[in-house]
Amino acid sequence: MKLSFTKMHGAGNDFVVIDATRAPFRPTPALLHKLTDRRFGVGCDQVLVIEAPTAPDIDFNYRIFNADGSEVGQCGNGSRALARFVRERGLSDKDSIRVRTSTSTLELRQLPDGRVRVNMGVPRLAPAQVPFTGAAAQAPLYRLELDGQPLEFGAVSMGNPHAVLEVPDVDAAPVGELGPRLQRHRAFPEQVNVGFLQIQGRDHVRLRVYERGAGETLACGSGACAAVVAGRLWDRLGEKVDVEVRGGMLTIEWAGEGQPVYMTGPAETVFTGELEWPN
Ligand SMILES: N[C@H](CCC[C@H](N)C(=O)O)C(=O)O
Repeated sequence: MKLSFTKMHGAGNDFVVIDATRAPFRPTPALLHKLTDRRFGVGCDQVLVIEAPTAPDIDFNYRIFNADGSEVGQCGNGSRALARFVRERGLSDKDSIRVRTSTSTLELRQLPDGRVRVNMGVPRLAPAQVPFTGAAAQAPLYRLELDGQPLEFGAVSMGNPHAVLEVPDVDAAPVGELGPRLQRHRAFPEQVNVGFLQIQGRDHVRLRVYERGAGETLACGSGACAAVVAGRLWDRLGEKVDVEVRGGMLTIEWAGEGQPVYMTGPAETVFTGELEWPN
């Protein structure tokens, strides 16, 4: 069979996008590997599958698969790419659409300057919602021992789990060493995305994220949201924060507990392609 796909990215976090609005797409582990592997396949951080809505107040459903094939319920950068995709393919002419994943309902708005603004929903802060089962020292700053090393971090769910560690310099942060070890720590029963946050002011931070199921990416939209939520809970950040990531800049807004987080940033189509794949 011929499988059409679109290669996209949001601030360097890259995606293979499949239009399954007219015919179901059931990705097997082998096909997901072909789509995500950067040597033996197309290559991406996540595969996004756009589906027809399953509820009257929803425009599209969408499924998210990490590079390791795991299916998850949130992808901030991917949501912006989805908004661009449906517009470019004429699947919707609305400026604002509502989409549903397995864990979240999101509102995506096309802005006149070409960026996309996403209502990422209300962050979930209780440890059980992250989920995080470690000894919660004093929320919103948690502690655990990792190979004898005491770690302090914030823990936030944006519909997917995030741990946020403050570091003095993201460029020198032990992302490759500490990221995978914390990602798989037993205190995170669903594993965790690990953010390394450098606070430069109340309205500007730098962030690197070691993502669950993908490793370090050039940007993590839900990770940027989680980092600003954690920073605000530590009373270190204002309501509107520019988050500098390796692939570009995201703007995150959060008015405080019980309020939704808004993320604004770019989305680009790189190319479309076709893949021959046995039925
Ligand atoms: N690795 C994440 C999914 C992708 C999130 C990220 N690409 C974003 O933009 O939010 C997880 O396993 O929860």
